[in-house]
Amino acid sequence: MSDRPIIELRGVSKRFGTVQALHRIDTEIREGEFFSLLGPSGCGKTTLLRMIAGFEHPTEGQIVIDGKPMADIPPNQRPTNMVFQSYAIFPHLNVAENVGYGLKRLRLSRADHRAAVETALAMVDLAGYGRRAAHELSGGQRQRVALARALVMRPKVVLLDEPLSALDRKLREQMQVELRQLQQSIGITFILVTHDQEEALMKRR
Ligand SMILES: Nc1ncnc2c1ncn2[C@@H]1O[C@H](COP(=O)(O)OP(=O)(O)OP(=O)(O)O)[C@@H](O)[C@H]1O
Repeated sequence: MSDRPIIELRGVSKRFGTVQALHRIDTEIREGEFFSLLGPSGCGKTTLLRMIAGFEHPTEGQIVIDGKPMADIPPNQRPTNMVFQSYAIFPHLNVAENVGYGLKRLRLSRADHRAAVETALAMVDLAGYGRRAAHELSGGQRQRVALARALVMRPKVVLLDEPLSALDRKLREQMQVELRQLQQSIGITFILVTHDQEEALMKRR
């Protein structure tokens, strides 16, 4: 982990009508950090994550990503990528098609596209699974496909909104460790939203 901030929140507030979802948040998230947003339901975790993703805009304050104000970064150049709460993988596509889905808009050559998908699958320990149908995967494998789909875009920051909530307890505990190990080996900043204290505090192994 470096000392360089990759995300800076400067006095960030968000109001939805009369609801003050967030009030003057100031924090820095460093490059390579595993940053957990922990808190009870309704405290504004998802709202903050969605603002870092650029899906929502602060009512007040500023978000700086990799030294640039968010407002100055065109949406298709944001160095963030989100892994959604549900698996959000397409059951009618195979693993490689799922992982390569977002890449299509970059119009890479066939060889580059294939190589990028293979690299992302290898990062999540699913090398060789490209031709598997998505519905043939276990819960943990689906979760890793969802992560590979974010990683294939080579983001500087991966945003995870309760990524493990759909898994049963045993698998969730196993994936908590796996996620941490993956983040360590890949070295990209992860920002994770959770209401589970254990998940937020998961130890390095
Ligand atoms: N689009 C919206 N319009 C109006 N109010 C909203 C909107 N999105 C969120 N809120 C309100 O903002 C507050 C924070 O919501 P948010 O979803 O960020 O909480 P959370 O901490 O992620 O909760 P949970 O753990 O239940 O997902 C809540 O009071 C919520 O009702």
